[in-house]
Amino acid sequence: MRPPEPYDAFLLVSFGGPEAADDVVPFLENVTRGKNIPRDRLVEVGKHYYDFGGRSPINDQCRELIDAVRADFEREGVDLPIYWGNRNWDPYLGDTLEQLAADGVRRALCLVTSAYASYSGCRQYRENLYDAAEPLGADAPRLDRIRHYFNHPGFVEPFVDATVAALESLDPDVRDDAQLVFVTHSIPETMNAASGQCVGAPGHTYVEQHRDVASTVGDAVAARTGVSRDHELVFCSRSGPPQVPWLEPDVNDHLEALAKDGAAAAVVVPIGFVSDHMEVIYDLDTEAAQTADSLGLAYRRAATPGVDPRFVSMVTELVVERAAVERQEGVERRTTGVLGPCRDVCPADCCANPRGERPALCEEGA
Ligand SMILES: CC1=C(CCC(=O)O)c2cc3nc(cc4[nH]c(cc5[nH]c(cc1n2)c(C)c5CCC(=O)O)c(CCC(=O)O)c4C)C(CCC(=O)O)=C3C
Ligand SMILES: [Fe+2]
Repeated sequence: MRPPEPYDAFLLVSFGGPEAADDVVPFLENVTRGKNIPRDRLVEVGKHYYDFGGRSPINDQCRELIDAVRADFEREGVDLPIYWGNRNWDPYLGDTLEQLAADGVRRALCLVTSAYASYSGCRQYRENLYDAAEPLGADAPRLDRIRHYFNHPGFVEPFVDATVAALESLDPDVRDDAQLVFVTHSIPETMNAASGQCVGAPGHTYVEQHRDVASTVGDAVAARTGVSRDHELVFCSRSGPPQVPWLEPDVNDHLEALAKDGAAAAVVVPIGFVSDHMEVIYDLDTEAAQTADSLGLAYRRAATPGVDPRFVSMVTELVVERAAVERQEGVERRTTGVLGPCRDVCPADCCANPRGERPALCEEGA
């Protein structure tokens, strides 16, 4: 076992979520600080958490992923200690980075639990890394972030299997007519317009990346099932004031349109999510499932990657890949779809902050 030079630690960076009813309000305050989220929306989202006893599934999913990655590192001979820090809940990134510094870590490689590029999924995490590292001064370890992995086979292939399994679980009478509904988190249209520059042409990268994954999964599922189905990219979890345009259509509106067009069944594929976050278990499994039920539409939700062995080995593979890149060794970068691998280091102006410039790590010149 050897550390993959130049790294001496691996850091999982996630969103964080409440773990008890008393955590819900302070968590929502952390998430929405400085953001223009209407009070009604916060009350509504608070209810989603209270319906699950105030416990978000996300932290336990991070713990499971860490255990699985630790075992995979061991199998693959990757000798790196694993740390974990969140943007919005304990363990906070600031505390985790203090621990890294205390342990003498000098250069850590970060994996963010968000697969796509946008301010919310890319720069905001990198701003939070800056904020967490800044108080440590020269003791702060250098931090690099693994490239966006939305189009890595370890992320995409589990969705193919999950979609086929969801289709197979449908009544044979409706299976061949089932429509595929790819779902991700809505974001403001302006945030989509400013996203990216890590692949292809700058801007609108968030939607472009999702369309690429939807086509790859749609084609693979057609090949596997021998049935070519229509598919659409739709959105969930819209927030913000009503006058601000966010990406549409909403998944519930789309299910209604499908039912109106005479569809008998829908398989919802949550390609925007690495595991069963609150958006998946509430917005899809609870709300959209009820919508489908009221429309008489058969409904299935495909599984997220979670701790699928292919997703777990992707993490190890991307650690080994990035370490080789930093050592200036040639390396294969596996991808699916047409967009190619994202850059390892973001350009300084990608995924702009809608509220103005703030310093961020893991970008050119940082
Ligand atoms: C693109 C995107 C991802 C995917 C990338 C990533 O994974 O990071 C994501 C993930 C998540 N979002 C989450 C929770 C929340 N997001 C909110 C608010 C917002 N999300 C936004 C976007 C995204 N969010 C945006 C543009 C806002 C408006 C405020 C702002 O401009 O920032 C709010 C406030 C209430 C509300 O308005 O909904 C909450 C509670 C959780 C935890 C879930 C759990 O507990 O399992 C996770 C993983
Ligand atoms: Fe969110």
